[in-house]
Amino acid sequence: MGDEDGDDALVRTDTLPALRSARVRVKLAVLSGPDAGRVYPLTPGRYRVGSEPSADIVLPDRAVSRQHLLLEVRDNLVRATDPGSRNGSFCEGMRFSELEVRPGATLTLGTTELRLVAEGEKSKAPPLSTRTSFGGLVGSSRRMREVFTLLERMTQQGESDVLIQGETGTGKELCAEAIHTHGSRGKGPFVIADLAGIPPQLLESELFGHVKGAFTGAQGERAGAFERAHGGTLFLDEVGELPLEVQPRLLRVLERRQVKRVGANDYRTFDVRVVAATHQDLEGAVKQGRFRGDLFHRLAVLRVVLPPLRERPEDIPLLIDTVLSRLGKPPSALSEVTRALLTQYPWPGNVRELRNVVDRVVSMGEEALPEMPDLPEAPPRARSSQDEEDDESTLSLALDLPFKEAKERLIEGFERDYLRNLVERCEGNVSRAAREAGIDRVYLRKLLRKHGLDSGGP
Ligand SMILES: Nc1ncnc2c1ncn2[C@@H]1O[C@H](COP(=O)(O)OP(=O)(O)OP(=O)(O)O)[C@@H](O)[C@H]1O
Repeated sequence: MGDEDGDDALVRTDTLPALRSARVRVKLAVLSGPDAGRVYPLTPGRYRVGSEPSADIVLPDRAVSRQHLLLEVRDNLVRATDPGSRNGSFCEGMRFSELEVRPGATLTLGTTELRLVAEGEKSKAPPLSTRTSFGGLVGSSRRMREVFTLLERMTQQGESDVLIQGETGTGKELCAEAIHTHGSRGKGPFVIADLAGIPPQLLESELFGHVKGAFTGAQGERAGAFERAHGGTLFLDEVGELPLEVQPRLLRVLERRQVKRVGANDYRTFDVRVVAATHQDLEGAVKQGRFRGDLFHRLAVLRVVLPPLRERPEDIPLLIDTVLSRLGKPPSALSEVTRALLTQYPWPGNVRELRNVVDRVVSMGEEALPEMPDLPEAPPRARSSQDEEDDESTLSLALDLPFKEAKERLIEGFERDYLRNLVERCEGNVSRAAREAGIDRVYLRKLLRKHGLDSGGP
């Protein structure tokens, strides 16, 4: 829900005059954002936080919704509720819709960081994790270190269920494994249920189990994924694919922490941490009625959002080295030129795609790199000021390299830009393009193939 259409979602609640005069126990300190440095004393009552001028705590931050958060203060305990802000609310990097916040916690709304400070305590930002890996996840960017800070907390404190969101190939499964192995259940089972891969008619029996004869083909009794994960973690992958009709049953199971096998009458208790993942916009699915809101909130008690690789290109060198070492190759297996090229792609398939490309370059040799058929190429487009910035970065990158590599790099870049423009101008007609460029058609085809621009046209 955006703030434009969510005006009714947050109703102003009158403050409680008797309690307002109570002794101040907590303060809300603005750590970063346009209003950094401000401190709000919080006496018991309810506070509307947002960018609209009539909010109780006004945050003049363009990324903050007009009615972004509701804080309900009782002594030094604060309940924070996000009524559906556009950009979401985060606590220690974890997205939440409702949360009990204790002094010391940091909330992030848009670009503003707020810290709940107990009386007498000085406000300071929590330290960002210094790790460059967590379980199998690797990354040194600020975004990934925020994820690691969050995972450290999730695995050291509490056992709440977790929802992991992120595009395909961003490491959701690795993240679920890391939550399992680093938490107190690490010695228990880690069971994966890929909800997209189970035929709909078998979903309930896969998840909840069945008794003998429950349906045709049920020749024996079988425990479902929840029971098999007892004492450990159940990873519900692609939870957004769960059919609507099965969703109420999953919700009941999650709330009761008990499961009834298909065809059985008795309930079995299980002790499982549920970690669900999806690449879908589940909030959007809830709005469209494809996913139940109550189930979404139940799954998303804690939330991790894995950033796509294009938003953290500084992680690419470390990821390349990680992939190389997993392949048993030294960092020198890829030249600086190849690395420079790899950091410039947008990686729609994220780390999985990067892994596949590095794997292919290692086995086929670097000469093969530009000819890789599925290297992501930006579609031809009009030149913009961004292109000029890109040119500048290409140049400064090339100037740092040894002469031969720098020359090779610049020629590659020139060829790619020239060919993209040519193909666009000639609407993909290779004969015409060869004429216009004044080069041989066979040679042009070879060049187009080399840059992945060959569409197989005339
Ligand atoms: N941060 C990372 N560090 C190291 N390897 C990673 C990272 N993220 C992903 N990978 C690697 O990328 C591949 C895909 O990761 P994973 O299967 O966990 O992604 P996913 O988000 O679950 O993908 P999908 O949504 O398509 O199932 C794996 O080989 C994994 O090891």
